Amino acid sequence: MSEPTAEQASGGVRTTVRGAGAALALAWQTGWYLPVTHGLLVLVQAVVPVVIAWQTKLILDLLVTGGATGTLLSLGLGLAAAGVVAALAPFAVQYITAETARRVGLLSQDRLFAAAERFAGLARFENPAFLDRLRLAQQSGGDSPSQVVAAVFSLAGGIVTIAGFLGSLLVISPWMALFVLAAAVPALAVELRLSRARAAMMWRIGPVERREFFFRDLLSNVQAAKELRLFGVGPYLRDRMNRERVESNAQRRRMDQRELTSQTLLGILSATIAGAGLVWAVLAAVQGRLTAGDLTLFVAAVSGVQNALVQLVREVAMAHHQLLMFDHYLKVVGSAADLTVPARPRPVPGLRKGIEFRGVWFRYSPEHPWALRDVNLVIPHGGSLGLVGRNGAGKSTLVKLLCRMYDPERGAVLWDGVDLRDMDPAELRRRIGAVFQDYMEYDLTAAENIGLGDVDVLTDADTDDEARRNLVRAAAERAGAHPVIADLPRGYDTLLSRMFFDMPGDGDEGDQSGVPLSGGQWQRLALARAYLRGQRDLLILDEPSSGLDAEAEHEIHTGLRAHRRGRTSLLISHRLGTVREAERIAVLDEGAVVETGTHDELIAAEGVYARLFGLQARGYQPQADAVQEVARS
Ligand SMILES: Nc1ncnc2c1ncn2[C@@H]1O[C@H](COP(=O)(O)OP(=O)(O)OP(=O)(O)O)[C@@H](O)[C@H]1O
Repeated sequence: MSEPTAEQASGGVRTTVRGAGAALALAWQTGWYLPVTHGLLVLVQAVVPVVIAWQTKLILDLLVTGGATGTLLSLGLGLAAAGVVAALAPFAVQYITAETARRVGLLSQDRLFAAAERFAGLARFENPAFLDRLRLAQQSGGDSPSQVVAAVFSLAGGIVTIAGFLGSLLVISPWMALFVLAAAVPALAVELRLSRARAAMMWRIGPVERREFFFRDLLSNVQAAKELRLFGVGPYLRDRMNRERVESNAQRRRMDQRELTSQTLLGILSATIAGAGLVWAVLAAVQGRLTAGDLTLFVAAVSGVQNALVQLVREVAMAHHQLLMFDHYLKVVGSAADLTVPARPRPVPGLRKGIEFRGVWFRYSPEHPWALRDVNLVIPHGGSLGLVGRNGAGKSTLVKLLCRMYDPERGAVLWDGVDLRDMDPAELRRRIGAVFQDYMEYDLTAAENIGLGDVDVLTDADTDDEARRNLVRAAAERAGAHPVIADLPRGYDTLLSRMFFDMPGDGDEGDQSGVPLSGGQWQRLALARAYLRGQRDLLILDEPSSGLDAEAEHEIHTGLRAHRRGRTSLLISHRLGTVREAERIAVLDEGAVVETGTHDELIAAEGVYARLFGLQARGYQPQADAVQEVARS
């Protein structure tokens, strides 16, 4: 993903217009009446100062020339009414801005995550640049669009106010308009430059701030806490975090200083021009060329334009920043699909013959080495394939291709002879049950942790609660998780979590506090999730018992053996003793299949498998012999 340069980030009229248009469209979709009311209120707010200035001028002129009391009174009342509007409009605008922010925040968040879900594969989620963008989009998705909308309206309001004052002055004296404009234009030009420079600076410090965020996150992360304490690396990481902050502070400071200098000079320039204009206006009034009302209108216009200008520039700077953030959101939402799903995908019927990897080559990107090289493998229907190999040999990668998280670069993965690329990945995955090596621990109840294995069980309106509970419990029993869950404070309804612990002094929220499980207990829940998916056509077991104690492992594998019988399954494990019963075993080495056969065939072949198996068996042998000797004596 190519990142824009600082210049692109700071400029780009097309990007700005596109972003502003998209933000307004979002606001419109949440209910047209909100942006319309917002726009009308902003218009009223923008016009009121001009109206007040005109009313004041007319009152003064009438007072000097001895105008009719009735006219004066109605002008006074008008002035009072304008004052009321001026006082109340900001509150209404504030409310509407907040309501728009709430609605737009909800809509944009939903769209962002819907877009993330549309990525059917893993490529985007395993790409650090994309993850970075997704995080920024998440951060900005809630607030940016509504702030862009607010800024666009404020900008429009500012322009109306300025145009109103300039137009009024033009009526009295074109020279006056010229004076006010002369004070405003250089300020606007300089402020816009500063705003672009600030946006570019924000883009430059983006990576610095993200690194700081990473260290901040690490220092407060429960998973990191143990190692950080044991290795005593807290101060080191804190120092790294602070150094990033010092770096971003330095850049922000330089920008602030530049702004301070420019704005001071501008202030002097504007004040000088406005002051000269005032002297001229006073002299003109003394000479009778201007009325007292003209003079007050001039004073109001000068300060009105300058205030509106300051506001306008502030809004431009904020909109600029928010648009940059919003651009991440737009890019994520507008990203192309990562996997091609055919317009008319082939159905995924129940497996009848088997799954075949035919000449599969795969690498994560052209810059990465091949993770799979010319892999040819068959998992026959109703049979089990064991997959073994050293770390990094490509076992998990093969599983990712099997679930169509990625497509092969060359060759094909075939389901009963049909290329997975011709199928809808969601349909395919409905046919697969799996326990992954890096299984998830959901901060949800025990029942939900299992129920997520078959979301229909959780959400199907036709399944009553009792039936749902029974299904979940049956899966938990098969995975050996039931006794642990039954002992939890609220059984299957207990919240399992590493995060939502009760805070001392939080009040009586004990029921809501999370209960943490051990690694092996979590693994049993992952297994129960797979069992709940029970009748799937293909069962993938990637290190399903790595965190279990010896007894539990034995028990689980006995259960799994029974479950796998007659089912198509792929079993990956570094513990070769658990793979030996697979009908066929394949050995992967550096992405290539180097051996296949039954356990006995592979042992007889005396290749990689036999060597690895021998190494593991030897580790157990002396102890096993000793145990037998003790038993004999
Ligand atoms: N997302 C990724 N991006 C780039 N390279 C990757 C990615 N995931 C894995 N790899 C690389 O692909 C190769 C195969 O990795 P894989 O995870 O498939 O191995 P494995 O056999 O499952 O290893 P282990 O036994 O350690 O789990 C490795 O060299 C690894 O570094």
